This record gives sequence, structure tokens and C-alpha cells, in this order.
Amino acid sequence: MAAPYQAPVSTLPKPAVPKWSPPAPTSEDLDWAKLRSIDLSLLDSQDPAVVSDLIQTTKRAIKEDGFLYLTNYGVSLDQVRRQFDLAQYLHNNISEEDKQRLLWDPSTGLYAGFKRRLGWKREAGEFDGIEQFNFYRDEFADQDRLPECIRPFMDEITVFCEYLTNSVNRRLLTLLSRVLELPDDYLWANVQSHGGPVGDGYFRHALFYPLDEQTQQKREAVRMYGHTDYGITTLLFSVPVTALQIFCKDKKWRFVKYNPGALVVNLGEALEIISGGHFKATLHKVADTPTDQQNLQRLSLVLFNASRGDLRLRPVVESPLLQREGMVLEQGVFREFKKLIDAGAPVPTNKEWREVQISMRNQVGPKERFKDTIIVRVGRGNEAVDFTVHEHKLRASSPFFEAALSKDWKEARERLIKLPEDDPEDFDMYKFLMYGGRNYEELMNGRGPQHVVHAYAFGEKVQARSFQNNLMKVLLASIHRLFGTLMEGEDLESAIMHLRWMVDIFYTRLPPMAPGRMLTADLVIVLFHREPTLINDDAWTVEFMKDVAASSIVFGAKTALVRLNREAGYFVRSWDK
Ligand SMILES: O=C(O)CCC(=O)C(=O)O
Ligand SMILES: [Fe+2]
Repeated sequence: MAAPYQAPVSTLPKPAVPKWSPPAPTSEDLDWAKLRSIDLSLLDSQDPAVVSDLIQTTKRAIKEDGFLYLTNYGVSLDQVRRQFDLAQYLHNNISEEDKQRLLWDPSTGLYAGFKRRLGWKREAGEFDGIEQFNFYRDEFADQDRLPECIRPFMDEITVFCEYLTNSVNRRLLTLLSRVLELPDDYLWANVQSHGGPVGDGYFRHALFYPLDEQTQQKREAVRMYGHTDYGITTLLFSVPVTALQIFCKDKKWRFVKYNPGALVVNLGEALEIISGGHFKATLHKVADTPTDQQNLQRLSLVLFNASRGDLRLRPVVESPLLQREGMVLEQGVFREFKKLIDAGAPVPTNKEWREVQISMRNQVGPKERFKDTIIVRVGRGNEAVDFTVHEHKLRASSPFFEAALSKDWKEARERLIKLPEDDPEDFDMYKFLMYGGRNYEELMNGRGPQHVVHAYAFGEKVQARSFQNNLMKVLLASIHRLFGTLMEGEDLESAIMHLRWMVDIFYTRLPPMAPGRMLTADLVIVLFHREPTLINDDAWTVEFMKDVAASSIVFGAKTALVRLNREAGYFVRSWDK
């Protein structure tokens, strides 16, 4: 049997906290969502039929509604109400100074701290009448990050959140793991983030103030726009002020009815994706309250459970359910996600997934969130390969792409850049380095130095200096290794090969005086110094020999060697860190 929640026994005196008095529920006859109720205590039942029934009901609820009521989860109505007392106390007593000091900054990818009634950014936006205080791991760990008024009560809030995470959510994840026919602890051990009372998730004290008529009209009856939560599970305490609406299967918005003491649970996008679309992250919003509740404040307590940040979102193909039934493409989030990933979009980590949503565009679907991506089609006809990359990264990587994506170009409108003359291998390296790849083996991926030379010339075309510099370091490193063994036998042959590739490609594809050409000339001077007979080789072009002559007049072989060693030595140390 799961142990029930027990509030800690405080030894220190605490200020008296006025009771939160639950407003009267609406008496209006509204279009209610018919949500299933899951009695969590039944998970402990000795009767296998009861447990199996529970799992079947859960399965239906999460497949069809994505929302459910959770009852008998181990916290009594009085214990829940005490937390509402504390949330009300926080909102009534937080000082102006603390509101300023603890003002949130969603551009960091976290909602931590205090939200004013002025929109979803740190900077003041439109009035929305919603205040919140959001407790993340760091708020629990450091008193300075908390409003002074709530500090004496953190023992209770902490133990409460620990119970919600480690007992309620863990049992809920057991149920969900069983639906996926995976071991009981699968989601808890592999997907749930750990550490502190809320892992990477957060606990929210939200207060919705009533809106004046003018704001109400402006917001067209919506307090919080339709969205899906990005995490794994969201635990909302059912509140008497009706406002939460969910988008039902028949495409109608319906209200969630007050169910005293119950948790309203919904699943987030991470779980929809992990479950291959078997679980549903349901669209929901906070709408205006019914007329008989219009002047009421709506206090709402929520625990958002987050997945481990380092995981990359992908369906758990280990699940027998997925193996048997395949993926479900009915669910919008997963469908869009799959489409984008199949098209080659980079798979985000869970941390990126949630931070992008919080910092860039609040409350938008995955399509919108991926909007920054663009396709680069490299090569011709059957040989062409499509690469999906982030527009802002591509723009920042080169003035060529920056221009191609500037406002009125066709490329920018179609979100497709065609490079028929170029080689997909080159762009593959380009993309790897553009995303900060620094592993030599991965970059080379079975390729030889001639590919690096070739890609360097591609860098010239798109004017990507940083790309070229990185490739030159790679070339120098491999030449350095060969020179290091004093160029005897095979190594000498190999060094000569490298330089021939560089000369061949750079003297056909780079313009006169390009740094790549000059560096090649330097390298060849060193080579000639070791092996003077090579000077008479007919294969060197006149144009190239002119640069060699110019370079050797200025620097001489010795200086060229010193420069080369310095450059290459630097590279060898800095790579692969
Ligand atoms: O307050 C509520 O009932 C819902 C809030 C919500 O959907 C959210 O913050 O994600
Ligand atoms: Fe939500």
C-alpha cells in the first residue's frame, strides 16, 4: 500500500495563515467534458482483475481524452486545502520588492519566479490578469529565490511536492508504463527527471484575477490560449472556479467540471512522442469563467512533471504495445514531430524542446516551433539530398545564406535552397560543423582528406569563413602528423597526395590570393625543402608555382615550417575537447 501524504511537523512557530474559502461552484448547466476517473489506490489491489480493469480504463482515458481525474491518490481534501491557503497567502503577502527582485525571465527557458499580470515575457506585455509564482528546483534549494512571506512554510510545500512527485506521479507513471506493457518503473526510471522535490519540473501557485469588461472583450473570452503542455504529466488540482476547457475528439471545446479533492491530470507532448502517439497530449485552454463566477478570483495549483533533459524525443520501440500496434498518427503533436524528423529535422533533446517553447513562443504547437527550419537541397536529380537545418543557424554561418534567406528572395518564400552544383558530402560536413560538431572521427565519417579539401572549396563559395578555418585545421592536423614522421616512405607519399589534392582543387575552385591557396603554397615550400626533386614535377601549374615563389621569397621554408607547426599544433590541442 502506498503511504498517504503526511505534512511535516514543524517545530518553529509560523505566522497564522487565513483559510482559503473555496468559492461556490457554478450552477450553470455547461457543456462538460466526460472525463474518466482513475482511483489510484486500486493499483495496490490484491485482485488482478481490479488492477487490469484500472489499466484498461487508464488506457482508454489517455488514448481518447488525454485528461482524467485522479482520486484516492493519498492526499486528503483538507491537506490540499492547506496548500491553497499557502498559495493564497503568498499572493496576498508577496511584497512589491520581492515581485521585482524575483521577476521571472522566460527567455532563459524557465518560468522560475514571479509572473506579473502583464503577459508571458519578462518585459511588460498586454494585461492578462494572471499572477504566478513558480517553484523550480533552485527555488526549493535557495531561500533567497523565494518571496520572504512564504519562507516559513517551505517545509510543508517541499514535502507536499516530494509526495506528489515521488509517490503520486511515480504511481501514475507505473500505470502508464503498464499501458505500454513495459516494466512498472520504466517511465519513472528512464523518462522522469530526478533531483530535488520537482526534478526539472516546477510547482505553480497561479492566481487569475477577474477581468474588466474591456479586457475580456479584447481577449475574446480566453485567459490562457489553447496549448498542449510540453512535459510528461501535469497535475492540476481541481478548482471550483470553472475555466479549464479541453478540445475533445469531436472538435468541441468543453469545460472540466469541479471534482473536489481530485487531481485533473493531463499528458504532455514528451509522453505523446515517447508513446509513439498512443498517449494524447490534449489541447486545452483557460477560458472565461461562467457568468455566475465572473467576479471571482481563481486560484490554481499545478505540478508540471518534466522529462530528463538529456533524452532525445523518440518513441519507445521496446514497448510490446508499439511493436504490436505500431505508431498512432492520429495525435497531432506526434504526427507533426514524425513528419519533421522523417524529413531530416534535427531531433531536439527534451531540454531543448521545453526551453524553446518557454523562451521563444509561448503556447504554440510543434509545427510552429520547428518553423525555423529550412531545407537545403544539394546535388542534382537522383543524387540530390535534402538537409533540414535551422534557419537562424544557416544565416549566421555565411553571408551567402544570409542573403538567400533575406526577405524577398524566392528561396526565403519557398523555404528551400537549391544547390544543384554542389556535393551533398560537402554540405554534410557543413551541417556537422555548423551545429558545433567537434569530433574528428564523426566529421570524417569514412571520408578522406580530399573530401575536406573539396568541402573547403564549398566554404569559399558560400563565404563561410569559420567553416573553412575549421576544415583547414583538420587538413593541417593530418599533414602535421605526416610531416611529424619526417616524411619517409609511405608518409611522404601520402603528404604529397594531400598537397596535390589541395593544389588541384584550390587552384580550380578558389579565387587568386584566397588564404587556402596561400597556405597550400606554404605547405609545399616545406615539402620542397625536404624533397627538392619535387620542384621539377611537371604536374604543378604555373599559377601555383607563382604563389610558391612569392611565398618563399617572403617567408622562406623555415618560417613556413614554424607557422605550420604552430597552427597545426594549436589545432591538435583544441580539437576533440
Ligand atoms: O489553470 C489551469 O487550469 C490550467 C493551466 C494550464 O493549462 C497551464 O498552465 O499549462
Ligand atoms: Fe496547460
